[in-house]
Amino acid sequence: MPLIKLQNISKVYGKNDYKTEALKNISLNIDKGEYLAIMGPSGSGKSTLLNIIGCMDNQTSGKYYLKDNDISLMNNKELSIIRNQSISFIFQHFALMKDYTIYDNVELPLSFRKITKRKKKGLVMNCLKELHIEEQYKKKPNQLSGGQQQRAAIARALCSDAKIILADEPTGALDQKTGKDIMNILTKLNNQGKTIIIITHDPLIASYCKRILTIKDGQIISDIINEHIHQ
Ligand SMILES: Nc1ncnc2c1ncn2[C@@H]1O[C@H](COP(=O)(O)OP(=O)(O)OP(=O)(O)O)[C@@H](O)[C@H]1O
Repeated sequence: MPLIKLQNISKVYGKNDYKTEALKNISLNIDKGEYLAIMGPSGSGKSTLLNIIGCMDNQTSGKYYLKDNDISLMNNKELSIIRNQSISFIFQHFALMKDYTIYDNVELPLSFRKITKRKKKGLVMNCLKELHIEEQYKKKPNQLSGGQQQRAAIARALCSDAKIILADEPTGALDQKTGKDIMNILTKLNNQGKTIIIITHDPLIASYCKRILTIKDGQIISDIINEHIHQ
């Protein structure tokens, strides 16, 4: 069974005259360890698809299985447990808590874990070191560059130990060089076994991924293995 299995997923927003069919009968399998780009024009349904995969939104019809679990049969508590354990999001604008230090932001996913403060500190500092931002740990997000803020967001994802990383335009707010740095980090995490799914408009960003899915008008129009992976 694949890690992520979507079967005939449709998503309709609104009603009657205001109805938008954002996803139409999408079927898709994603295995553990995949590195997938989702491309497609604006409004084609990319974020809707990612939000369903991330259990942040429900499909209107169809079945979604995450690690063999039928998501539609889960209650809110079960859903939040599986989401917190399995999935980490990275966003274009980083989504760091602006009044928290970088250290506190990265520690957030550990809030509900029953581990000692000392062990938490070790984990957080290791994640910050891995992303080369340990010296920034006392600062607030707005004291960091965009690239450093995205590194902090990735450190937070690492700290959660989620096996699936979902990234919605993770380099969209960064210059090209910093965007490449971020992609090299994501590639390294994929090589370490994380399953990574990235929404991007940018073919250069998609070129880092091993598989490229293109959607248009809520439907998959191509699903290819990338023969020219960016090294
Ligand atoms: N909450 C919502 N209510 C109503 N319609 C929505 C909602 N969210 C998305 N849509 C519509 O669903 C369609 C797909 O939107 P979605 O955000 O998934 O596209 P996208 O490919 O991610 O676009 P972009 O690249 O511009 O971010 C669009 O027509 C959009 O207007």
